[in-house]
Amino acid sequence: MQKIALSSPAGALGATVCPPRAVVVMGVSGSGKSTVGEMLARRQGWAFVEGDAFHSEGNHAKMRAGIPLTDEDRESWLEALGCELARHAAGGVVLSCSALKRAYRRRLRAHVDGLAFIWLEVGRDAAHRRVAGRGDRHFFPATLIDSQFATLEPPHDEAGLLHLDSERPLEEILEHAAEWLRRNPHAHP
Ligand SMILES: Nc1ncnc2c1ncn2[C@@H]1O[C@H](COP(=O)(O)OP(=O)(O)OP(=O)(O)O)[C@@H](O)[C@H]1O
Ligand SMILES: O=C(O)[C@H](O)[C@@H](O)[C@H](O)[C@H](O)CO
Repeated sequence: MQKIALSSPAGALGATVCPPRAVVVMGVSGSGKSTVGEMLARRQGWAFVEGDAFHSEGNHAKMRAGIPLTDEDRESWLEALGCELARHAAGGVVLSCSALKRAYRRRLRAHVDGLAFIWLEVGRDAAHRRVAGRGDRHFFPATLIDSQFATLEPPHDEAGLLHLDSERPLEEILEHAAEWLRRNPHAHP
């Protein structure tokens, strides 16, 4: 596993802490990960990695059929995403990834020190409305929304986290995210 450090340890040799250059936009389906992630990457001039593009054909088929993924289904997917983060981190990268469980986030963090997470929290009704509104344009069915909420372990007390209300206007979300990345308020390991 390739692991790279993004930040200098605070205080070491009097070095200043660099802003994180790798961030995961996380949340349940319909929270706006892809939309916000892509726009944020463009704004930062960073690479954008669409997590859904790394699901196996088997995972896609399961979701399309309305069957929730298991921990096992997500294992190699998360590993591939961790490698993508590490590959792009030097130049800056935004990844859109549900990252629903604490263990999944730990797995991604293992690839990049100081990895930041932006959690887009969305209400169940809004998630349903948004996903149903995408219709056949997207493989993920609205019937899976409840399982996404059942699986989500909210990252409240985790390091390097920005928690945003996904039902605010996109421009406001982007503004907050960019400002947070600039200030780097969280403690790096
Ligand atoms: N802040 C927002 N305000 C209004 N609509 C939004 C907002 N964020 C996202 N949307 C809309 O919600 C829908 C779902 O967004 P998006 O596909 O980015 O979510 P997602 O979390 O990536 O979902 P999935 O994981 O299922 O791919 C899209 O139609 C998008 O335009
Ligand atoms: O962990 C998961 O269950 C999956 O990543 C889902 O979140 C979907 O891929 C996504 O929501 C559809 O775009």
